[in-house]
Amino acid sequence: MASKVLRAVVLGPPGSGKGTVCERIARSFGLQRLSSGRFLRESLRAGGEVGVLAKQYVERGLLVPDHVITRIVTAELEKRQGEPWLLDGFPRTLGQAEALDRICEPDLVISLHVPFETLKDRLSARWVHPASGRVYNRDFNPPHVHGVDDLTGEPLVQREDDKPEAVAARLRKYKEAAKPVMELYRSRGVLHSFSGTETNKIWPYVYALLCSKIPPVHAEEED
Ligand SMILES: Nc1ncnc2c1ncn2[C@@H]1O[C@H](COP(=O)(O)OP(=O)(O)OP(=O)(O)O)[C@@H](O)[C@H]1O
Ligand SMILES: Nc1nc2c(ncn2[C@@H]2O[C@H](COP(=O)(O)OP(=O)(O)O)[C@@H](O)[C@H]2O)c(=O)[nH]1
Repeated sequence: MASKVLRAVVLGPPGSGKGTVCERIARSFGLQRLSSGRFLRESLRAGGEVGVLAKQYVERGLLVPDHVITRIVTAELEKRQGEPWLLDGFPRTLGQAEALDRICEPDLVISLHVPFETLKDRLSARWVHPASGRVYNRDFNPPHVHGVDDLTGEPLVQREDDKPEAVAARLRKYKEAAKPVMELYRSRGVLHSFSGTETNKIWPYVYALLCSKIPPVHAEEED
């Protein structure tokens, strides 16, 4: 079995299930999930210089410039030197991947591939709790009470950039930025790609891959 201090990255277009898969990996393998979106939301709340810089992009559903997001994420990774982690939402560009390499080269990269029509359907059914980033789906994992966050009871919203007219442009931008990132990891032999229309069908394969690297802390979960 390979190194027990596993540093893994999950890549995939918006709506491909990165957050959902990362949650399951974190639960099953006890890895800490580090979400760039979550770090960003925390910076925004803290209101410091970086948070102010990032705010205008996040509010418009645009990618935050590399130097800003890289500062946020690398500061968090530096606090976790020598610990295992699972990165969700970072790197999204080659510049970000190179910045990550300067801290630590990932041992394992999981790339999710989901057909465009499926992504469009999922995103148009996605509802989020803006303060926490908790994600629901009208069909796949609906909240207990329609339109309301399970934990806080606060209202859920649909993001402007999840609406069908915005999704095509977002996916184009994703592909363009992600291509060299995938090429980098493929050339290093750490890239593992998974294709499908349902997270529940992809999950057993992701689980098996992780089991070949580290022991699970919980038995396989179906959902
Ligand atoms: N690596 C990154 N590079 C640039 N901007 C980022 C990055 N990660 C997050 N962001 C910004 O934070 C916002 C929220 O990110 P998060 O990953 O939580 O969700 P997301 O946008 O829903 O992910 P996806 O688009 O894959 O569904 C993004 O829309 C973007 O503005
Ligand atoms: N219908 C359906 N929805 C899913 C599936 N997997 C994830 N979702 C939902 O699709 C949306 C996007 O998933 P998410 O994990 O946020 O993807 P991310 O944008 O890549 O992080 C969310 O609303 C999820 O609840 C699936 O297999 N089927």
